[in-house]
Amino acid sequence: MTFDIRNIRKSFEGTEVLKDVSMEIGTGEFVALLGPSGSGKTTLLNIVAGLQHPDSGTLSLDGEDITRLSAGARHFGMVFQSYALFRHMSVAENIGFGLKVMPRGSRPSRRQIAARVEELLEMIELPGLGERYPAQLSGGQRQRVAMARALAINPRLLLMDEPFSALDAQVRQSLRASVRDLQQKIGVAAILVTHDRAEAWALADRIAVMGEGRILQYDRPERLREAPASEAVRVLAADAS
Ligand SMILES: Nc1ncnc2c1ncn2[C@@H]1O[C@H](COP(=O)(O)OP(=O)(O)OP(=O)(O)O)[C@@H](O)[C@H]1O
Repeated sequence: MTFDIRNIRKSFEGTEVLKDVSMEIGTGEFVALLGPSGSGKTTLLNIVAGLQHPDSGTLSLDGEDITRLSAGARHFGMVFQSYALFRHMSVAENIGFGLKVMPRGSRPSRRQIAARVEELLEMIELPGLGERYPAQLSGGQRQRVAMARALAINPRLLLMDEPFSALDAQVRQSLRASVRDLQQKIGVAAILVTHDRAEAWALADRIAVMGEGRILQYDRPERLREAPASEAVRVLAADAS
């Protein structure tokens, strides 16, 4: 799998917030978009998700141009704050949701959905909690369920926007480890938006350091430290551990 982001530009009301952004993501790769508030991370992720449209540039997955595909047709998994769990659905219904709404031709049977939900509950280490409702879970458990919901459809790409930011430090640490673990087990490539450099360093195979709508450097964490391309990256990498 190769996901290619090519020459993406996006303006809001005459202000360019993405200025010719290009990067590529390989099979099973975990990539972090790291940068200060307003640097364009969320806009880029929304464009990748199909929730916003670029003014110019292309997105392609294994050579297929997906720039104009709808969000649903992209078949990506999303863990965004704005996609909270459905409160009126049980944990199991939440996890199975993406499978249940598939078009009839590709939709798995009820039994298959139930089996997949059970498998994911095991993976997120919440077996037996399928009948609970989101309100009966801790914040960390809810995020695990959100992750399972995103992964249930076997997404072609997993997109996460600050998925840990509302959690306390200890829960965040343990969730980080399990997200990385799950992502590797499933083998799906992932893009994580974060402004937390420790998080980017702990999780990512490669980090795209963003500043003012551009990618300042896109490299392995150790390379960012050893060979920063600019003073801004050097300062950022020196502080991260
Ligand atoms: N719908 C919009 N209309 C107008 N301006 C917008 C819109 N969405 C984003 N912007 C502007 O685009 C710039 C980039 O925003 P974006 O949310 O992508 O940054 P970010 O790096 O994700 O920041 P944060 O970490 O605070 O979420 C900001 O200056 C923001 O004010």
